[in-house]
Amino acid sequence: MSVPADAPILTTKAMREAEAACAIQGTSLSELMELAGAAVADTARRMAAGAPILILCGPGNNGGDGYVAARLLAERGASVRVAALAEPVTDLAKAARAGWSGPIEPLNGRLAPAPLIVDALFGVGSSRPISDELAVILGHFDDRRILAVDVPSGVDSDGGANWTPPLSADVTLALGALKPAHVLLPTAPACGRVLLAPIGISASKAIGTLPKPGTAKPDATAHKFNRGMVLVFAGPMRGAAALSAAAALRAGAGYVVLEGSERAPFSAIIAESDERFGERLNDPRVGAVVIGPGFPAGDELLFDVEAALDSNKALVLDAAAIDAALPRLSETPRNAILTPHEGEFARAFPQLYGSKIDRAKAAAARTQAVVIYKGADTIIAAPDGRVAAAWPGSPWLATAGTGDVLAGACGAMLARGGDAFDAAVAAVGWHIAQAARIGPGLVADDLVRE
Ligand SMILES: NC(=O)C1=CN([C@@H]2O[C@H](COP(=O)(O)OP(=O)(O)OC[C@H]3O[C@@H](n4cnc5c(N)ncnc54)[C@H](O)[C@@H]3O)[C@@H](O)[C@H]2O)[C@@H](O)CC1
Ligand SMILES: Nc1ncnc2c1ncn2[C@@H]1O[C@H](COP(=O)(O)OP(=O)(O)O)[C@@H](O)[C@H]1O
Ligand SMILES: [K+]
Repeated sequence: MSVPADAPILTTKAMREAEAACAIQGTSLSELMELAGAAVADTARRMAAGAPILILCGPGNNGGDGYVAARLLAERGASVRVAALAEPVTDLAKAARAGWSGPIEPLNGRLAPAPLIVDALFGVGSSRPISDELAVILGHFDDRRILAVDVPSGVDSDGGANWTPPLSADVTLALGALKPAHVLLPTAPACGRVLLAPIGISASKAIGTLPKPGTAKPDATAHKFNRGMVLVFAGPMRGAAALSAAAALRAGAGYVVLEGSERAPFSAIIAESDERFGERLNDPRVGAVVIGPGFPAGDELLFDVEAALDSNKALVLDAAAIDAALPRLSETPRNAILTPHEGEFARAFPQLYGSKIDRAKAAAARTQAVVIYKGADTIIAAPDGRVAAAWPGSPWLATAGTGDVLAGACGAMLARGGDAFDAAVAAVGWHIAQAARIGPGLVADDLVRE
């Protein structure tokens, strides 16, 4: 499973707007469909490697792409058959259907399979889950190689509804831009390897996949303080804050102080009693404060969070510190990153609806902070509407303490100064890259080792 790096993601509404903009600039929808069909044909040819191909066409323009691909494959001498669910209903699909001169088989339980199945039944126009009857028919093909056109049929491409497609794809060819369903659960795993066919649509990158992680090489003139000084507050569970402090240092901070703990994870980290925390918060060299890892809700946490908020420092707020800060967060604009997992998000933002992207955006707008809504399908959202999707991440991160490591990495990236969204994106990218490097057997401590 993979998605292209730094690729745009468009909702259906944004996709329709981009199509309309294309038409105004002189590229007609039928030209777009021709480009889409050609991209499908190319991918199918590579996947089939000479074996027969069966294209399943739906009634809308997703089916239209299928008919165009069939025509182009046949012109190039491929062995290709077409089966249709229903007659085309859009003008574009009707024209594409008219261009296919071969037979059209009915899509029913007696349809013979082929080594490669191209799923061109429904794309971004899916308006409901696939019927049980059709799901049973498609189930006959699930041992074949599957190429899904745009999205696997039967998903809500905006990712709001949790429909699972009956046919999981080996490869999904996203047309023009990725769609939320490619990067959100439960649909992302059913997309397999996602490829992007640009087809000439100019898509805004306000929502996109993670960029390739950059090299964190310090500037030639760097010194420890301008690489970022991070203050990590330890709560009663010292190990969590120790992981955050170690991660901050490993992710590139020049100087890390662990407040309220005697247990420094590295000799290079200053561990000191929390009596000095007021003084540290006044230190202009401190670029970011991390609070929340291993720090359950209570008066002590509230007191420390209040002090951190009063200091106007850039903040990373994790776990219970998110709830503690919530009432005051939008008061003063500040650089802040919140790192809730599913349970923490639901507790802090109970009244939000829509896809995970919609909810992360709403939480960021409400708090005026960058939100890293964690999970296998981590979403990073900024108050100004920017969103980055981290799918597929690394499943080796599904182990205790990795969230504490992420919070520390956020501290390191934030302490360098600059934009909190960019810092969050860099931290999530670093976290995944570390996990990918280690792989099997990973425990959270490994993420911060050499
Ligand atoms: N957006 C673009 O710029 C382009 C879009 N193209 C294709 O057009 C697709 C969108 O086409 P459409 O908007 O026509 O929509 P779709 O082709 O995705 O499907 C809509 C049709 O399927 C029916 N339908 C939806 N869900 C169903 C269900 N569960 N069971 C039975 N019938 C169902 C609807 O009633 C409608 O007739 C894209 O996904 C893409 O493949 C391409 O042709 C190229 C350009
Ligand atoms: N299946 C998965 N694939 C990718 N990343 C995952 C997966 N499961 C968890 N993660 C990541 O691991 C981290 C776990 O954080 P969290 O739930 O706060 O754990 P903890 O509190 O034990 O530190 C998050 O960054 C999350 O996005
Ligand atoms: K499809």
